[in-house]
Amino acid sequence: MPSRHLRSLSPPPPPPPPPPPLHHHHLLAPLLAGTLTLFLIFIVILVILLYRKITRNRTAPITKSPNHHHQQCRCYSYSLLRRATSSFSPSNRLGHGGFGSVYKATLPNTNQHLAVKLMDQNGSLQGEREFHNELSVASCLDSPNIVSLLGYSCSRKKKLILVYELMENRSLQEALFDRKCEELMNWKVRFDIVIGVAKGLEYLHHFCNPPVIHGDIKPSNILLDSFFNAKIGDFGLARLKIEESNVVEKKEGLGEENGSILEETESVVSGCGESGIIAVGGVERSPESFGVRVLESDASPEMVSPEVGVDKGSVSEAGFDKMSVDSGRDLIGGGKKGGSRRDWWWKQDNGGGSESGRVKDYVMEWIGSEINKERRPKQEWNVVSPGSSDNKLSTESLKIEPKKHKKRLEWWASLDEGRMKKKEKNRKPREWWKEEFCEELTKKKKRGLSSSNSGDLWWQKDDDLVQERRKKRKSKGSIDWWLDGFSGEFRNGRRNSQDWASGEIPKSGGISSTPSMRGTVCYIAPEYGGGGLLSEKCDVYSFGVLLLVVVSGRRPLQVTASPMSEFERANLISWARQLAYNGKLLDLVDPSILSLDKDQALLCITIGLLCLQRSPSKRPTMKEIVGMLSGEAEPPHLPFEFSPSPPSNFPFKSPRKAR
Ligand SMILES: Nc1ncnc2c1ncn2[C@@H]1O[C@H](COP(=O)(O)OP(=O)(O)OP(=O)(O)O)[C@@H](O)[C@H]1O
Repeated sequence: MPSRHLRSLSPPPPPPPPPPPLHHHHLLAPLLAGTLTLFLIFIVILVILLYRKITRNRTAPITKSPNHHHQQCRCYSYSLLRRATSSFSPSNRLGHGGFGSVYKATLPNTNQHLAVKLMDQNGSLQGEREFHNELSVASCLDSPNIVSLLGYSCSRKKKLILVYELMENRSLQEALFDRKCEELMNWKVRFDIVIGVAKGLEYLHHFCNPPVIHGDIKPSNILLDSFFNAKIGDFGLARLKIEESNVVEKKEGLGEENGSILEETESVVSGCGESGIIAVGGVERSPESFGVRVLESDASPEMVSPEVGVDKGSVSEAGFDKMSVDSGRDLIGGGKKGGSRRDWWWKQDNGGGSESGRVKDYVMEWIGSEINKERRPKQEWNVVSPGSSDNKLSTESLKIEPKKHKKRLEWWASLDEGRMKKKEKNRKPREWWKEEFCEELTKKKKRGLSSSNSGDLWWQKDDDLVQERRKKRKSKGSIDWWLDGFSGEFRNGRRNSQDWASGEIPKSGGISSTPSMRGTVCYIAPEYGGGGLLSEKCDVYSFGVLLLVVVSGRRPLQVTASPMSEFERANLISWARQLAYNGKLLDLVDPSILSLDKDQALLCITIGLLCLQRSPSKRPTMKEIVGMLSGEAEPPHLPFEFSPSPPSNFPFKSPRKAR
């Protein structure tokens, strides 16, 4: 009761304070903004994840070949490479090729030395194409006889860069002809180089799956390390070989014996997008999808190029096999896009117009420039001044009327003295060559001087096949005749800026009036020169030329000093064939070589001639060549067409016995 009383007396509890008035309109805006931001972040993350998933799926290999040990191919940032080469300073420049310069780079943190190839970007697709091709093929190769491609950079500014292991002694071309390295005067070093190149090609042809055809074997693509070990580099023109049954039909249709029932196919088609994405068959692909494994886990942040969008720590792997299978189907198997790309390549190989006309123009120009170049040094051309004994000698050996010869020599001398008339100054090399040289030789040929000069003027008869061909084409101009003298070696190529300067034979690439051509003049196999099928036997042919070059220490076409007295040796291949007819193969050997092993030298020349046979099927495989060079297989016999008369085998011993 009391408690009830007390309760009734106590004042009623105060009503709870009214909630503060809600200003909804103030909170709504930040709330909405927050939700929207969160939603946008969520969408962005989702898009990134989806993109990465798609990219990964796209680059996943269909099959993994156990034969391929994919090496690490890194994506370097442009700024790192710029720093490592001191802003691509000329003092770090190792050399210059048809598509750009190569620089020595030293990585700031590790002091690791690299060779960095900065591709020229003159708006030409060719350089870009070589970049992608090299990236897709070379990144999957792993052999002690192949230059390692360590990485690349493909920035927004479209600077395309390839990063290689540094080869301290640079190219065989430079070491042999420019720097004339003392080490190369030792026969053993030269023989080891030959074996190294042979093993590199054996690896490409027989141990790669699918096989790789290099397509441009020549001394400037053979690089030498600090111990003069040879490695094959520059896979810009390389092709993967894919088996295709329809190619057999095509080959039969052509009626051409090519030594292979397989057709190669280029692995990549060009087009590098803004973000380093490459367009293939209408689908954009990142550089790392071209058979490149981008392994960034141990890369420093600056090594990762932000432009290519590769996440640190992620590994994206693309199969060499997938790439080749994909490209093979695309290119060969029809489909609209594939078909058009195939056409594109076909056009690239065959050119649109008259091939022979353009090659002829080009060859004329090149020969003319070579001779122009050679006649500049005063000491050489003044030696053959009118009335001198040398002049007499040249006149006699060539049976040129002294009056005419004198006229020409005076003209040459006037050029040397800087008294070139305006008309002659403006005369193009081609015109010079045609007027002063080719026509003269053609006249000589017509007069049939070969009988009286059988030993000296061998170039008027060359070999029987050439003779046959000549008979078939009676109405040819002088350059045609001269080209025949080159037995098909001079059918394909383009000018390379460096080659022009160095006297090296021009190759596909660089400044060119014949943009569709591939390979290097004099090194390219005759069956491929006209836009035919590329097979391993094309590499074998080029290896044959390289063998003769290494043994003789001469360029395949060397127009030096007086072109008249040297002319019979100017074409190395024809000269080697001629020496074989006469049973004097050892005359080909470089006289400056020390400690010559004659048996090995004869072996090399004989293998070289085997490789240079016109029929690709008659040429040995690289496996057989390695066997012969290493002494594991029986030494070869000289091909019948080069046998001396009466035929006899050269008396070199088997390397097996020699050792
Ligand atoms: N990995 C390397 N290490 C050292 N020097 C190199 C390396 N790669 C290339 N070089 C040098 O750079 C020069 C140019 O090389 P590059 O491959 O660009 O052109 P090339 O093969 O001479 O000509 P092209 O590309 O037209 O065939 C070579 O001759 C060589 O001296």
